[in-house]
Amino acid sequence: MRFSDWEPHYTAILAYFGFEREADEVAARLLADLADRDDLGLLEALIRGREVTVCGNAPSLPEELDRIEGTVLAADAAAEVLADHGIRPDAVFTDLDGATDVFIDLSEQGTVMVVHAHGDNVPLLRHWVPRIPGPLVATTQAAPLAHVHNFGGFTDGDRAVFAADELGAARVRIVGFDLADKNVDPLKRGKLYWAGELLHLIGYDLQ
Ligand SMILES: Nc1ncnc2c1ncn2[C@@H]1O[C@H](COP(=O)(O)OP(=O)(O)OP(=O)(O)O)[C@@H](O)[C@H]1O
Ligand SMILES: Nc1nc2c(c(=O)[nH]1)N=C(CO)CN2
Repeated sequence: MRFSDWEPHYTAILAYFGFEREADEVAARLLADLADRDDLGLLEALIRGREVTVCGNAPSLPEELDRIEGTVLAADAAAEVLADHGIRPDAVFTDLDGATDVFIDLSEQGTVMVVHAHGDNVPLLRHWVPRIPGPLVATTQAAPLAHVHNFGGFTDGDRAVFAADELGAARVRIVGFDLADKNVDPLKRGKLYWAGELLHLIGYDLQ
């Protein structure tokens, strides 16, 4: 998605949550400095023309593992659920708030870390990005920079779907998403609401 098409949705999200655009921009510039490589070509090779499954981290994920096929994109802590069940995701889309040393293990095995900068994860970027040993792709929700991409999308899960679309997946299957989950705090409920809106925008209706 072109940034000019994404920007109205981004502006609405900023207003809804009271997030600061300038803080997102500062985080994106920091990530540009911290990330000394851009493995977008590798991510695209995993996705273009392929069946892709995006795994969200809803409580239902463990019961849906048999629906996974093709290239596996994990949203944040869903990566750990997959790893616990012997599935190594091909890429992890993460703003790092679910990061653990499991991410480092996966990275050592070749999983692409698609790390997202925003105004509320600067300490996490500083902590984790220098420790990631393997392939790395940097993303922002603000205006893209030379090696900091914006495929559109907001939460880790819907951003993975936007990226799969943008990078030419033949088909995208979505598992481990429960956007009506009541067992989440109000902030998370708002994020899941936006995930649903944005997925609808690009043709995925989950309920
Ligand atoms: N019921 C759900 N609970 C949590 N995540 C869900 C759910 N349904 C779908 N998801 C997707 O799974 C992703 C990863 O979930 P995780 O619990 O790791 O959230 P998170 O790191 O807090 O995510 P985010 O920071 O994007 O809100 C979410 O970003 C969301 O897109
Ligand atoms: N500024 C800001 N941006 C975000 C945030 C957040 O908490 N703050 N959370 C996201 C997905 O959870 C995505 N983007």
